[in-house]
Amino acid sequence: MSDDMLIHFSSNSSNQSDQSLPTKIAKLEARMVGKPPAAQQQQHQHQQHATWAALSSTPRSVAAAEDLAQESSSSDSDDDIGGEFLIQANTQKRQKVKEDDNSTVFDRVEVVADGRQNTTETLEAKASDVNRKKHGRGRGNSGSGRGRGSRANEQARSQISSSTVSPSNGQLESSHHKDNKPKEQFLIDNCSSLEEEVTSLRRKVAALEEDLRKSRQNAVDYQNLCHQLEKELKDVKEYEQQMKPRPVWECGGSPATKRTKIISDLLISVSKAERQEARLKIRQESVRLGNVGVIRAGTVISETWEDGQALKDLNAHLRQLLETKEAVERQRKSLKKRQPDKGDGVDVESGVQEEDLVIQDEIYKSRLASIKREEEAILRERERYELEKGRLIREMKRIRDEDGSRFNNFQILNHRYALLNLLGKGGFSEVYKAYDLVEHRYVACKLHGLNAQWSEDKKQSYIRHAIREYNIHKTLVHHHIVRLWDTFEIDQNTFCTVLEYCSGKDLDAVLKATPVLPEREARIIIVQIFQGLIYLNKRAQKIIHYDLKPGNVLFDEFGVAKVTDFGLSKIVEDDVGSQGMELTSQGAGTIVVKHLSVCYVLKVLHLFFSFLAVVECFELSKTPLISSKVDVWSAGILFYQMLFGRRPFGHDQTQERILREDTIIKARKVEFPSRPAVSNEAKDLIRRCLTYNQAERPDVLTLAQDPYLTYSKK
Ligand SMILES: Nc1ncnc2c1ncn2[C@@H]1O[C@H](COP(=O)(O)OP(=O)(O)OP(=O)(O)O)[C@@H](O)[C@H]1O
Repeated sequence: MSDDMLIHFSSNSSNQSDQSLPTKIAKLEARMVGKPPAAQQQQHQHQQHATWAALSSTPRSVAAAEDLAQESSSSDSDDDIGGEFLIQANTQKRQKVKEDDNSTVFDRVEVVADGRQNTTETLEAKASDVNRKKHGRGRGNSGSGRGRGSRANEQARSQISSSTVSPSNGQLESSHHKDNKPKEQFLIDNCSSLEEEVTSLRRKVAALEEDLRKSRQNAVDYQNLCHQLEKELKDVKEYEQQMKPRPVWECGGSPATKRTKIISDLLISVSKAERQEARLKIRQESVRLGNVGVIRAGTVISETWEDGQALKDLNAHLRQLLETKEAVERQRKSLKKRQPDKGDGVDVESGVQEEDLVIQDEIYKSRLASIKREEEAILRERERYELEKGRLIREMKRIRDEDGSRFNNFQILNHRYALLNLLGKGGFSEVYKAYDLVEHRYVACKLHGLNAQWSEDKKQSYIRHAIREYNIHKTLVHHHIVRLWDTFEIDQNTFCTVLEYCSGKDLDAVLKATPVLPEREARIIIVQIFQGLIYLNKRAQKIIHYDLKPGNVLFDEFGVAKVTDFGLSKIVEDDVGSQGMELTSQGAGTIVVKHLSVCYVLKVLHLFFSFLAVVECFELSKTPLISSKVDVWSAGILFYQMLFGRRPFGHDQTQERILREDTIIKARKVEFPSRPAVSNEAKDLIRRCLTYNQAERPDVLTLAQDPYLTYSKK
């Protein structure tokens, strides 16, 4: 017994010892039903395979070759153990090997079809491969398996090497193939069809490459989109996190955090009650004073103001008085016609005495006088109603703005500032009353929204402008200047500045409610404004406010006036001459405006026409030189308006008319109305502030010496 056989036995016995008995029984049964002996069967199969292999496709041919090798070795084994004990097991193995190897051979044949491989060699290698596998499986990893197994391999190899592979269709062709064509012709045909196939394959490869390129491009695009969406998601999450209510006490339950929660809840309840009350009041007042109605003209729908019942009643009363007045006057006229001749003192027709006529006339006169008084009282009342109406309209606007605000939900910003009710809305910002949960004080949170539709340039310009403002403002610590406590970003398009809260009205609201202030009150306000301006001009780095107007003077609960809004302010350069620096030399004012929206430009234009209507800024022929004298001019206009209820130049004029008529350029001399009576000292101060010639106009520190501003005892 050869080594091979020994190994074979041992492997079979080890692998199949458990199955040997049923297998034997199966074989005995087969013999009993008269099946040919296994050896004959195998030989018959062998012959069939060989014939078929020569005609069939390559995978099958190779499989047949492998079968051959397999069968050779199997039959060896069977013979050696004197029967067909391993037929079933070996058939299973063979099938497995076939399955494994068919695909590999198929691949190989495809490669050969590309004309890149030597088929015969490949198949030989395959055959030996198959053998190796068989040895590996059947006999462990023995590398020494030769003998009958090897002989079978060689038989298979010779079988395969006598075959050729048709390169055109990947089939093996037997050298015994009976073909009528001459061999060369056959090769040429095959060659041309192979070329065609190669061309078509190349086309396919090119198309696939194009597809691949597109897919890669798509992948890159999707990746970018993905990054962008991830970034947006991150922003939204951050925003949400920031908006999350009350994280301070969510982190822990210490008494301090519980206290904070209670405070915040109380504040929110109070604010909610205030909101309700404000809305209720508006509803009640609008019945009395009026409401916004909608009118439709064709397709155009617009809002209009409709007076309330109180105003309607007043107007009706006025009309009625007018009618009565006209009737009385008519009576008086007819009475005059009935004046008796001077001679006898008796009206001939009616016999009325002259004295009666005089008395009658006196009655009419007296009636007319009382109508006039009544009329004046109604007019005063109507004026009061108009002011109330103005206040109502502002409050309606505030409530509408509050309802439309995205910050109206009592959010806590920066884990610290509990937003309460909206105080007002400016051109670019919303100001909320808020409570600082760390410092435990009320603050005003000014929320600056950048228009999401703005270009990046515009946003950057606005942010630069704002940062400049806050860098200036945060260094200012003075009783008459609103403190800036904090600034932080809320999201990409919004940031917040936290300001000292001023619970009183701003001067603009005060003047709307009471257009003329008593001189004493006006004086103390202008003195406080000057205190703030003096502070700005005594610092190492002097500042021009550049935007002094009633809306930028706030009052705290004790009536202390404070200057705010440093959005247009300018830092005075060190080397500036006595006449000031060029208006274009810093980013503020008109220069900043260049970068901002049209809305902002209009705002600044409005400013020029009202408070900053400084002559030097209107001198278009040369670059204006500005200094603290600009603020002096604005303060003069403010003081004038407080005392006389109107502005000295261009009051009630449209901006267009102010420009057209050169109102500001002609503003050489300030005129004072006769009423209300105002002290000469006050008028002098105004004259000094509104000195047309910039060189002659005193600056802030010079004006600060004016006795009217000092309250010093003489
Ligand atoms: N520190 C503050 N305390 C209390 N109320 C404030 C404070 N700052 C601003 N306000 C109020 O908030 C409202 C809006 O102020 P904001 O400064 O945004 O608007 P504005 O000055 O009218 O507009 P703009 O800045 O566009 O000129 C105003 O009614 C103002 O009185």
